[in-house]
Amino acid sequence: MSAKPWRSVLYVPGDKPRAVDKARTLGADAVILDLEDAVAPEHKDAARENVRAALQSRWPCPVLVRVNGLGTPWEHADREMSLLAGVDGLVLPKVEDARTVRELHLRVPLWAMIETPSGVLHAPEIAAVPGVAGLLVGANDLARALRTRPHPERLPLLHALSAVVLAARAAGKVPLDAVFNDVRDPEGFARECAQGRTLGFAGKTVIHPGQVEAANAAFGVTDAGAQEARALLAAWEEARAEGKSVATYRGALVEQMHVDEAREVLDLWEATRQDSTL
Ligand SMILES: CC(C)(COP(=O)(O)OP(=O)(O)OC[C@H]1O[C@@H](n2cnc3c(N)ncnc32)[C@H](O)[C@@H]1OP(=O)(O)O)[C@@H](O)C(=O)NCCC(=O)NCCSC(=O)C[C@H](O)C(=O)O
Ligand SMILES: [Mg+2]
Repeated sequence: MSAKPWRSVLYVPGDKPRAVDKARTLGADAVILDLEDAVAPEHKDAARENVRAALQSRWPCPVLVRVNGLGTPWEHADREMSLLAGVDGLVLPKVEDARTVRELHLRVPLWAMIETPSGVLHAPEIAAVPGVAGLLVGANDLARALRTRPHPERLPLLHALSAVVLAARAAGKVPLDAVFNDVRDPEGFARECAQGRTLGFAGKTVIHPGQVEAANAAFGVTDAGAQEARALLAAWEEARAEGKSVATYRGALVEQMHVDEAREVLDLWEATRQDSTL
């Protein structure tokens, strides 16, 4: 089995056809064509037509569309266009509760953005709705709503970040970390990716071509990591063949959950092998 990777998920403004074209070539695990906050109101209709055209052609990765939020003048047209054009999933911004998501009855996977205090508090019910594929943190909106101040280690948002991971993982859905705004700060970006991975996110939403490779590396598996996983599995199989219930590998206890984790690591490695030498 090969796991679907979500290491890097690239937002592309729907009203920038050049950037949309470039997005096909950047090695992101998925792309979000954005009709919401990256597009000014006067460009919404043109952006929707660009996105419609972009969805007609083949992509090397899943393509999602972030539609405008419920209650906006563009919401309905965005959704209809995306569904008719064959989108792989919809990203719904500012999801506040499970009821609104349930009532959409979509026929494609829905990715819910958690970026309001209410969204964080209702994240477990939102994640549990059938058809919801994952949760994405919108840290800019959330920071604004919470009146937090910027902090290099995202201290004021840690509770919300972990709440999103917890909700998504409890429901078997994919948690995606927030964007990092400063596209000229690769060190800061790498630090935030490492933090996101440590917190349990499956990948990071990114906003610039220069962030894709670092996100793929941070949330991916190196050849050395795959080799470690194989060695742990071998130690486990040897112990089991000797009738033991647990094993040790490099002096540390190995139980079933470590075996499951090692298999997951190998699945991700397998799914992303072309760039696993990073
Ligand atoms: C952040 C940017 C505005 C920076 O733009 P710019 O200074 O023009 O970038 P570069 O000159 O370095 O661009 C170099 C080339 O790369 C292409 N490019 C840039 N960004 C993208 C992209 N996202 N996808 C694909 N290609 C991209 C440029 O076209 C240049 O190509 P070329 O001309 O061929 O050399 C800009 O990066 C940008 O607009 N990024 C996306 C912003 C966005 O989508 N925002 C909305 C999502 S994030 C959000 O809403 C947050 C969330 O909701 C929350 O609440 O937190
Ligand atoms: Mg937002």
